Amino acid sequence: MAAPDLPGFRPGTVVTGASQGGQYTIQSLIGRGANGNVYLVRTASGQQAALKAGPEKPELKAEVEVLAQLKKHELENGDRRSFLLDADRYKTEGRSVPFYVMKFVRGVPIDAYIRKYGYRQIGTTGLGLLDKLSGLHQAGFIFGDLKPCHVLVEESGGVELVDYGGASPIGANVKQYSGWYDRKYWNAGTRTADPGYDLFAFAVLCLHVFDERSLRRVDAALLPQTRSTEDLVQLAGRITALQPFEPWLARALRGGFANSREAYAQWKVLCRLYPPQGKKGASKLLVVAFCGSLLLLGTVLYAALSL
Ligand SMILES: Nc1ncnc2c1ncn2[C@@H]1O[C@H](COP(=O)(O)OP(=O)(O)OP(=O)(O)O)[C@@H](O)[C@H]1O
Repeated sequence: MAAPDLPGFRPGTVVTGASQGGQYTIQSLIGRGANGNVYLVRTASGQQAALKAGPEKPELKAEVEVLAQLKKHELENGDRRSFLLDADRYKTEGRSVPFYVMKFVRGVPIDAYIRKYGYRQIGTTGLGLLDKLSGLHQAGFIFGDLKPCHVLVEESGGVELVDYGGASPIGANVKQYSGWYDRKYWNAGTRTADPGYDLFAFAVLCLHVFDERSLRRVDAALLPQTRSTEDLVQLAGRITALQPFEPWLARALRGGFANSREAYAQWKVLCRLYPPQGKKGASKLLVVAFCGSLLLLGTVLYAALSL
């Protein structure tokens, strides 16, 4: 949904922060979210970053607060690669437009990444995602609206969460959720923000990415009051490609993890049983096959010419 009454920044516009003086040159529009537009920008030091600017709304302010808390937590833990780079206001044409700047994630949604590189990538990308969720939980928030388009995976396999608009403080009500990913939709628990809410959504994300058709079928066969955790657990047991992670998924769906660190550690153990097929390995195989075909073609041509 496009943000209303938002001045569209044109490429070349220099957005200058009124209090901290950060300067960001707009390169292009990446996308429009409910709380603002996201632009690809170049910082004064020449780095690419993503800038989100929106109308004066408490939702955008809340997003910045979550990211600021996360950054504080990361700095306390010695991690200097924060997602949030700046937050300020831009004064233009008599208006003051709030914006924040974050790491630009050159990635694709997790479902597209897994389709491209193969189902075995779920091990490492899942671990990266659990690590991000765990960091957020330790900072006192849950992500809430977890779904594939909010999980971007870079070519290197690095995982980032984007759109913190649904993040809620632990103990509060979950403020933004989406159908299948919502624990309450399946009568599997409340909409009170606790780490288990995100872990449940992570498990559903796996089912969705690996077998959307069966998930749809399970959903269609049930009435709202008869939907249950066990329907999802049974589905997890039927998806062959997810078999190594089935005990983890069943536990997450049943709300059985004490916290996300424990969930991360368990996933890591199962990953060892399910090593990803190297992306490089696959391309090496293609090169060998290509060279082999060239050699064969050369031999056939040589044989034909010598006759
Ligand atoms: N840091 C980032 N790096 C790269 N792309 C990003 C980044 N943040 C957001 N995006 C992309 O910008 C677009 C808009 O994102 P945004 O988070 O504002 O909203 P949304 O998730 O699309 O929608 P809504 O806010 O309505 O749920 C999406 O396509 C998203 O993938």
